Amino acid sequence: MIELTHISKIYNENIMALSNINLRIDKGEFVFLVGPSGAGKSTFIKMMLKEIDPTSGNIIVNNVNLSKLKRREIPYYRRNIGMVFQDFRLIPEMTVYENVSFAMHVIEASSRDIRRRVPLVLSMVGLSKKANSLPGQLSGGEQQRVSLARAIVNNPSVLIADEPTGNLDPETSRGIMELLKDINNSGTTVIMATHAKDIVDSMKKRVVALEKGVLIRDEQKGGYGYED
Ligand SMILES: Nc1ncnc2c1ncn2[C@@H]1O[C@H](COP(=O)(O)OP(=O)(O)OP(=O)(O)O)[C@@H](O)[C@H]1O
Repeated sequence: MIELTHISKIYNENIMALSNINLRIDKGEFVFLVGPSGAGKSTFIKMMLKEIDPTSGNIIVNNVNLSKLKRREIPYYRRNIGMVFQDFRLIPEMTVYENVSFAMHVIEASSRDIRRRVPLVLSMVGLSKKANSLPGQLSGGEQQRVSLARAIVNNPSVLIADEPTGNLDPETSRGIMELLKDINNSGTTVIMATHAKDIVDSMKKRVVALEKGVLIRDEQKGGYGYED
């Protein structure tokens, strides 16, 4: 469970990026985070990863109070959160298999677990045949599927996707959304920041809308609510 209480973030120059946000996301939910550019979505995501701290308020993720987390505990906390970005952020010199297995090496998983888990996750995202390809040899949609495989290989309880379809055409985007749905159906909480109106409107999931740092809408089975 994720709980934000009275979260505000003021950057230098008195920019109020988030203003008194109260939000609870239960385990296994699928939540779209929407809002115009500058609304505070990236600030929200950075806070969830504890890349930045709120100016005030509390964030609790799976019983961990982020403000009480010690610096040396942050890497362990982050293992719980898979991250997917608009620009994939794969390591270009590593094959698909290596990009995914690297995430397991980092957390010091055993070679045996890695050999068992990586092929499984690659088959989940439909990329078994591309295991030995380099990212540069893949389409955008395939690269995003590698990035999804990497994000879930360590079984995080939360997956945060920041504009995961931003660089993809509509049909490829639908494939990525199907995968996100599968991941969510297996019990992972999914939070997806997006400007993709069609996707939000068709999925009928919870929609949390921010505007100028204020949470202005929180709807179950919501719609995008903006024109573009
Ligand atoms: N490091 C920073 N220092 C000062 N102001 C910042 C910083 N980061 C973000 N801001 C400001 O905080 C506000 C919220 O920005 P944020 O990046 O969270 O919005 P966003 O909803 O993610 O936008 P986008 O959809 O364009 O990614 C904006 O006014 C932005 O200019």
